[in-house]
Amino acid sequence: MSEPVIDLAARAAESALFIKRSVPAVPPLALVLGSGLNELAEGVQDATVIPYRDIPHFPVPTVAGHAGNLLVGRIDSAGLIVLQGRFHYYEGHPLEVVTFPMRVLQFLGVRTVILTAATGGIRADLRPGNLVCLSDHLNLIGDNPLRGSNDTRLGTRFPDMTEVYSKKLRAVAREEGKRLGINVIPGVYACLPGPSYETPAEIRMLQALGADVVGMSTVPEAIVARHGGMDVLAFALVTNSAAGVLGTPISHKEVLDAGKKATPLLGKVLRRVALRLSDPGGTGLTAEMQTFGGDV
Ligand SMILES: O=P(O)(O)O[C@H]1O[C@H](CO)[C@@H](O)[C@H]1O
Ligand code: HPA
Repeated sequence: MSEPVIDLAARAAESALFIKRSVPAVPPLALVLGSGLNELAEGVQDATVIPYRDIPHFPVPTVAGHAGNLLVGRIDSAGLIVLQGRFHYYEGHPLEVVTFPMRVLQFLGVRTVILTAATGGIRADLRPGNLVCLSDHLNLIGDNPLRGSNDTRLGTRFPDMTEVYSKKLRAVAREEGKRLGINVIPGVYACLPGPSYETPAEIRMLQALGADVVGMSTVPEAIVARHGGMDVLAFALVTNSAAGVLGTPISHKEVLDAGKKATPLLGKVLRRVALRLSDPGGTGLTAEMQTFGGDV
């Protein structure tokens, strides 16, 4: 007998219920770890680790550098959910599956999602190890995770995308980076379907379109998170110079190694941002940041 077909909202609700029953409490903040950034999860204290394969309806990652665990724990006083590994369009999943974890977070009552990703640096001044905070994106996948009939329980038919990446949260990230002596650089992320890396001509095209970094993830998740009413902050770690910028070949090993190397730096910023977000009224900006908020 074939499985009954259940809708996306029902599936996400079932996944969320399983997670809720596995942990003492569900924090309102979630972090998604990109390629090579798995080890950031090691900084999570008192973690309950739930393998994705145990969560009803959850997909399982197929890409090296994406462990496939959901953790619920804390960084000092900040409770958070960590998604150790994500799903990509190039793995063959429809975007509804790629973004399913965002729907589960929505049903868990998460308010803020922090996305992280490994990226190629397009802008000439960007170097491996630089930390970019997304100010905007270009969805060049040629698909949209909200395609198909709209379920109003999940969000509106035509969600606004004028501020996908919360200006206020970006300012917090910049401010905490500054306190730590880490330059958190604003930039535009171009999302391509992959899995082949770009050609130099494609990178020149992306540069002309206004992109600063390039990758194969993040954007579908950000669109769905906004559709679901969550605030989004996204960090793109520059793991390599984009194709043709230096003329050197790109490999996933280089991406993973650069991610691993930058884990302590990103960890410091994430810790500070998580503490600010968990502090009631903690996203409030200092006078210095209020005057500076516009360019982040
Ligand atoms: O975006 P994340 O998952 O960090 O991974 C990036 O790194 C992989 C390519 O090396 C691609 O999956 C690209 O999107
Ligand atoms: O250069 C890149 N291009 C696309 N995706 C990436 N992910 C890490 N580096 C890259």
